[in-house]
Amino acid sequence: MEREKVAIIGAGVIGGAIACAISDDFQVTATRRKIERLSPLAERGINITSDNDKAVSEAEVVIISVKPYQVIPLLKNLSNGLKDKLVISFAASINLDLMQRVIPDSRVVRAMTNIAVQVKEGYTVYSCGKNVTDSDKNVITKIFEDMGEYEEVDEQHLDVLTAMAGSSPAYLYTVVEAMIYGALQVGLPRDLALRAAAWSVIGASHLLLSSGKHPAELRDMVVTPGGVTIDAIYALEDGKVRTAFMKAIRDASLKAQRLARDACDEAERQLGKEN
Ligand SMILES: NC(=O)C1=CN([C@@H]2O[C@H](COP(=O)(O)OP(=O)(O)OC[C@H]3O[C@@H](n4cnc5c(N)ncnc54)[C@H](OP(=O)(O)O)[C@@H]3O)[C@@H](O)[C@H]2O)C=CC1
Ligand SMILES: O=C(O)[C@@H]1CCC=N1
Repeated sequence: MEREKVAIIGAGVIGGAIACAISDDFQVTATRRKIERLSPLAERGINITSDNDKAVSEAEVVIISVKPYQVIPLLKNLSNGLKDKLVISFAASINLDLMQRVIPDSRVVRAMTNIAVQVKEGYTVYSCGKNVTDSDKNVITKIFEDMGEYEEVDEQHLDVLTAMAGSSPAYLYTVVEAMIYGALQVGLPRDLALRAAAWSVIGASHLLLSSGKHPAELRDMVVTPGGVTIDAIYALEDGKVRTAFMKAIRDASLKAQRLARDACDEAERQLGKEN
C-alpha cells in the first residue's frame, strides 16, 4: 500500500524528531532553509528540500514545526498550496482560531509534544479544528501513535500542557543532573549515578501510571521510618522544592498564554493592514 505523504516544514529539533519517528509508516519530506543541516535525515531515507511550496504541493498532510512567531507569516505564504490539506501545527501558543483565519480552506490541528519523540516515547496532546474529518482523525492518530502516547484534549488546556508536557523533559533533566551531582559529591561513579537516576525516573513513572495511586501515597511507601529517604525528603522540603516546581509550571503556563496573546495581537495588526 502507498504510504501517505507528509511534509514537515521546519525540521529542526522537534520537526526532525517527528520526521524520524514516522518515517517507517509515512513518506516524509522535511524542509528547512539551512538544508545542509538536514543530511542526518537524508541518511535515514527521508526526502529533504528547502522548497516549502514543492514539499507542500506533493503532500497530503503538512506538519508545521517552525518557531511560534514564524507560523502565521509561513501559513500566509503557503496558503494557496495548503488549500484542502490537513495541517498539524506543533507550535506553542498559536491557537486554532488564528491559524484557521489565515488558512480557512485547510483542516487544522494544534498539537503539543515533547523531545522524547526522538525515542518514540513522546506524549502528544492535540485539538482539532471544526472541519477536521473522521478520516483525518485516523491519519492523525497513526502519526501520533508513531511518536509515543497521545490524547485529544480541549484546546483551552494546551497552553498549560505546553508547560507540563512540552517543557517537562527540561525540568526532569535539571532534577536528574542535580541528583547526579549529589551522588558525585559522595563519590559514586558518574555513569552509575546517571543510570541510577534515569532508571529510577522511568520505573517511578511506570508505577505511577499503572498503580493508579496518588504520588503522595507512593512516596510514603518509600519512606521507611527512621530510614534513609526521609533525610532526603527533609532536605528537599527545606529547599522549598515543591514551591519551586509549582512556580515553574505556573510561570511557564503564563508565558505560553502571554505568547498566545502577543501572537493574536500581531496577527490582528497584520490582517488589519491588509484590509
Ligand atoms: N523543542 C521542543 O522540545 C518542542 C518544540 N515545540 C515547538 O516546535 C517548534 C520548533 O521548535 P524547535 O524544534 O525547538 O526549534 P528549532 O529552531 O530547532 O526548529 C525550527 C526550525 O524551523 C526552520 N525554519 C524556520 N523558518 C523556516 C521556513 N521559512 N521554512 C522552513 N523551515 C524554517 C529552522 O531552520 P532554518 O533556520 O534552517 O530554516 C529550524 O530548524 C516551536 O514552535 C516550538 O514551540 C513543540 C514541542 C516540543
Ligand atoms: O520552550 C518552548 O517554547 C518549546 C515548547 C515546549 C518545549 N519547547
